[in-house]
Amino acid sequence: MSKLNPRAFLTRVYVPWPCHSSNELRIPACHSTIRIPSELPHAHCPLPTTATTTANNHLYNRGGLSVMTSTSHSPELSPVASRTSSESIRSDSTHEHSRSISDIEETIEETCYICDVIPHKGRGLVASRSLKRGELLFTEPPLFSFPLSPPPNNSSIMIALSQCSREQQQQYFTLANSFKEKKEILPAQGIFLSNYIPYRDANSGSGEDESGERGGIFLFASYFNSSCTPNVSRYWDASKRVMMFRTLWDIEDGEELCFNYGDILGTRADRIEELSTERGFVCLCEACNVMGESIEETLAQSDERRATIARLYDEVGSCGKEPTLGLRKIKKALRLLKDEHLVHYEASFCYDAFQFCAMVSDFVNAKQWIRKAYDVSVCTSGPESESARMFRMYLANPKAHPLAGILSKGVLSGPD
Ligand SMILES: C[S@@+](CC[C@H](N)C(=O)[O-])C[C@H]1O[C@@H](n2cnc3c(N)ncnc32)[C@H](O)[C@@H]1O
Repeated sequence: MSKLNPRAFLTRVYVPWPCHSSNELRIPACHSTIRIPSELPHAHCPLPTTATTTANNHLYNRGGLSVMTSTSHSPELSPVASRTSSESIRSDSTHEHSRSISDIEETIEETCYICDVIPHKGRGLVASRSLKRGELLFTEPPLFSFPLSPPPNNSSIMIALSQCSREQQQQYFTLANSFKEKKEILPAQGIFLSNYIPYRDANSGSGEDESGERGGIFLFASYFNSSCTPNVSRYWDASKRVMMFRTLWDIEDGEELCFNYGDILGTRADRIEELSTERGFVCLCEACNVMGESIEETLAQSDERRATIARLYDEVGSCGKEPTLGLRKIKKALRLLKDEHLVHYEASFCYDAFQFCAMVSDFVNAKQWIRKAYDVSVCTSGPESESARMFRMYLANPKAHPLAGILSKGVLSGPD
């Protein structure tokens, strides 16, 4: 039997990562964040390290093209003329094999389109047909990306833009800028701050950028608005160097598609504060801008549920020696997630439940939990994501988990 201390080793996997892709594990018991040891790449890494199949590259833009071809107000940036000077200037930007919006359109099937008028939010992406849970909407490489701490300044962004095609430059300058009123934030930077999508790129962590945390500009995905009850997940495929966007549940034709820009487990006030400070707008998603009767009561109940899920998430991490208690907390958290219509964290909690069952050698229930974790992670991150591959491995052999059999034998329970 292994001598591992369960309190210290209960591992957590965020699926999908609420704000970022990550190859990090938190160990709540000691409130620390560690890099995954290289010896355990399969056991604990939620990011893919090998090629991921992205068979369906669905994307369709029904209404947005006029936007793209409108007169550009971009500063004059000649991609060819400026190349020599920009090459001599050190830039932290990373250019990928990015495509323009029209390039993407050519490779897609119809899943969504840019709608010019979304109430309270400007333009946005909308489903162009009914979509199944876990369906791949599209994949997109970044136009360019920068480390986020510190965020890039205007001139770094202009240098990165100078290496893009004129069409891409024009498209960049038609993206939203929520910082227009702030005179100290120049247009290129305001647009970056309004549209970047954060991700963690294990391959780029070097020098100043050790965390590998970057913000990328994805021209088409810049039309996703934010929701604190997101129906889309995003997943950085590090091997293909593309962001993948998937539906989190069945979606009807015409429904808006949103992911979350910020933390979804904060209270409404916290969420509004975060987006207003970091993204320059007041969130008016359906979770923050509740309509109808008993608004105050509805908002208070939602705040309470989200705060409880966050608290339970931490507490479960400290239940390594009390699997029965840990499982009770997990079931409560899963009920609250369902009430809040949140998919984030579901696979993480199911994986925790799997670990508790495996610890007491209850492999029947362990299998049920890991099957559920696998099912959710396929939906959020795809079948070839690192988390899905790890869960698949434990589904085939739950005894392979390092915590298996670490506690006295017992019988817990499976998912409700
Ligand atoms: C990445 S862009 C999304 C596309 C944008 N709506 C447009 O018209 O191009 C981000 C901007 O959309 C708006 N937005 C996104 N989510 C929002 C939300 N939940 N509530 C209000 N405005 C939102 C804000 O103006 C924000 O700066």
